[in-house]
Amino acid sequence: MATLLLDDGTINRDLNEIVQELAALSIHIKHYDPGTSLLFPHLLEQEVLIDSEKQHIIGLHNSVFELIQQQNGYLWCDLLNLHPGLPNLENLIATYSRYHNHNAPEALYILAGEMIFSFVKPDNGQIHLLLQSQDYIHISAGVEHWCSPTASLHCKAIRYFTTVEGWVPNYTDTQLSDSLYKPH
Ligand SMILES: CSCCC(=O)C(=O)O
Ligand SMILES: [Fe+2]
Ligand code: NI
Repeated sequence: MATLLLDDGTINRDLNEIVQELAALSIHIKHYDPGTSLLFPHLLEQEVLIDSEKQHIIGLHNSVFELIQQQNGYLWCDLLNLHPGLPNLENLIATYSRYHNHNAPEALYILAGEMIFSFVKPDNGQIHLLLQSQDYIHISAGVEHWCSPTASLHCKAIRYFTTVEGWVPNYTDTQLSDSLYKPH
């Protein structure tokens, strides 16, 4: 389930309130429990996935999320599998951890593990969103964000793309807030 950390230290776990707060920033989240995780619990717990295992998981979700894909014009998708043993993990984290936006939407559905996204509010405050399994996020084109795995370094997610080249980052100069928790 999604958790939102505001820049005044407030933590919000009310999905409806989080949905509203994010909608104002053109970010859309939803929790989907299609029951698919029951079909491959062994793969969700497995650290390394080979291509055929990724395709198996993607295939199952393509039928479940067909409508979402049509409505959003997703052309293709892949399965991101971040885990502590991933050879280029440090480089990936470095590319995710700078504020950027994209010319097209960024959408993903978390299958297992966690991911933190941060966004900039109109008043320049920053908010931090923890996404967990079965959370779906759609970040509209042009919306500044950065993201990070949590300390578990585990995240399995289906990424949806509306362009052939995928999510090309346009790095912005916004600095990450110096602390994720600022006492009142
Ligand atoms: C690892 S999920 C998304 C990371 C990101 O914002 C990006 O690759 O553009
Ligand atoms: Fe991005
Ligand atoms: Ni299976």
